[in-house]
Amino acid sequence: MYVAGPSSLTSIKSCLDEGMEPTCFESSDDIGGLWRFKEHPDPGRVNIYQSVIINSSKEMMSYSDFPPPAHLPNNMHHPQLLSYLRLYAQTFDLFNVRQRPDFPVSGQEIQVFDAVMVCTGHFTQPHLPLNDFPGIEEFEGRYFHSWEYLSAEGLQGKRVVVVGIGNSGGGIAVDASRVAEQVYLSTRKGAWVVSRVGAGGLPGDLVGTSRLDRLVQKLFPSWITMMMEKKLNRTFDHRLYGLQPKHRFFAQIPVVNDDLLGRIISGRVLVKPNIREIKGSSVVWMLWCLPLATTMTFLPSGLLTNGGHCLCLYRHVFPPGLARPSLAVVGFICNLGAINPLAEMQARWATQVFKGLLTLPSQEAMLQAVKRDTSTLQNRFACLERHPLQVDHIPYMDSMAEELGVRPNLLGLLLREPGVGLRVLLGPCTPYQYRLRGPGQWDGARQAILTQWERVAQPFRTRMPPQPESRTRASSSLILTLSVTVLLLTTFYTRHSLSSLPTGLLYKIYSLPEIIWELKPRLKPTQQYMCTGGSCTDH
Ligand SMILES: Cc1cc2nc3c(=O)[nH]c(=O)nc-3n(C[C@H](O)[C@H](O)[C@H](O)COP(=O)(O)OP(=O)(O)OC[C@H]3O[C@@H](n4cnc5c(N)ncnc54)[C@H](O)[C@@H]3O)c2cc1C
Repeated sequence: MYVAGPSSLTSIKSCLDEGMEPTCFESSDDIGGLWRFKEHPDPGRVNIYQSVIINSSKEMMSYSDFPPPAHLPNNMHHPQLLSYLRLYAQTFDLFNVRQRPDFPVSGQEIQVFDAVMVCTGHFTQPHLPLNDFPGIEEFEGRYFHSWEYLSAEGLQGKRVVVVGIGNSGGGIAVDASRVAEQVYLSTRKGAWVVSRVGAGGLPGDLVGTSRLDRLVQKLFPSWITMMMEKKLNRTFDHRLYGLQPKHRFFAQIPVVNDDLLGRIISGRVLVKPNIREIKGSSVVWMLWCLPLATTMTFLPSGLLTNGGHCLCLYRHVFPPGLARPSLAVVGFICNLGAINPLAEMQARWATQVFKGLLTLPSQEAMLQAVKRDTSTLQNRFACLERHPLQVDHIPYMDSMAEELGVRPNLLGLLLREPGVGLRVLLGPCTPYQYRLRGPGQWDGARQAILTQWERVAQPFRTRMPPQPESRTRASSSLILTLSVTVLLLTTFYTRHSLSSLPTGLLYKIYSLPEIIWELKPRLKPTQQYMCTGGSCTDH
């Protein structure tokens, strides 16, 4: 039976698409990987906690030929994400249960394969740097790593220290603070905190993440960073809240959390600096929310470089040192957005390499490329040793897509199908863009792009809001045309002239696509909702 995590599922599908015969080895007893919450975690396996909600929105996290069902919320609770993964596996028949004809004799014996894809997830080992906390050996309270945290059960009335303010640290601090007497959130470096909810109440990762946004960011990196930080500090002053980090906004994955500020302003969570020393048990529980280390003990140790931080993988997939490209690593990657589309792109690329349809460069060229990428990333991202797998979403996807022949042809689209082309340029860079052409082209891709905002709106349609008495309806197409023109002009402005414009005005110009979405006709009213005898139905 094929059972697997999100990266394995898409790898299995890519193999099937290419006519290969995949066999999946999974150490647990069901699909979902990290997203299958376990009351009793498998020993030695990472688990999530009960209240985890995904940071990425469903449209950004979906597989490129499988848009999420419209009714699912935009930022799903983990069981809903698991249901999406199950649906994907069922739809593409990835659950195909088949025994090899020679099963009784082959059993657990050595089997030979033409190629191997490693999709074991990169959150594999807890990192507990106890030596950094003098006095820990005398600590009388309980301490453990966040991967053992399931829920706030047992924390009632306790004083809890959460060490580290990554996404897990922020989430667990909020979760624990609902029952604990007091939660202290200890952070050495601080963090930028962003909401899942963006402009106009839309999912934050769908707004301001288009190809055009990316182009503007590339042309004016410091200006965009400054604007972003100003915007965040207008929502809440990171310095006032004790969260101000040293690093700039795009240098590290931000903390995505909608509740942390509320817990801090109410005093339920107190932000504290790094712990210097632990004396006695003045604190009752300590939870280490530090990055998990990546291990692949079953692979040759030569794959690991830089003291175990950075994997020496060409394009984060192929080890350069092998005689034949028959081993690919999928899903060992992270970015400011969702991982699934990256893993899917890696799997599509790797299977083409396995089949010999794409050729890798020489070993020396691959090693040079790994070196170059590592040094680019070192300049680009802070704390690379903590997040050695970090990449820029659109450039990474585009570079793989280019080789695969599936990168969207923007100019052609704008000329032939401006409706789709404008969405690809100005809209969120959703995964369907990589199914418009080339190998693995999917006929539903256009429709998926045209209807993506419909799927975003659908889960909000739970109540018919009263219509305002009179409303000026701006013409969306006129605004769209105007904003494209202004944005293109802005983009080609020189750095000098831009800096001479007032920041507020620049921000307004730059935010035009967001404003368009806000001016879009309001969500359609819901139908009547009837509740009789304990059950509710749409009418
Ligand atoms: C708290 C938290 C929140 C997150 N939120 C997001 C988010 O919002 N968006 C996002 O994109 N990502 C998020 N992530 C990252 C998340 O890891 C990925 O989305 C996704 O789970 C990666 O899938 P995967 O298949 O690569 O790894 P996993 O989901 O970890 O699956 C790996 C699978 O491999 C199996 N396995 C491991 N070792 C072996 C072995 N030796 N033999 C056989 N089987 C093995 C495991 O049992 C598991 O089923 C989050 C992570 C955490 C911890």
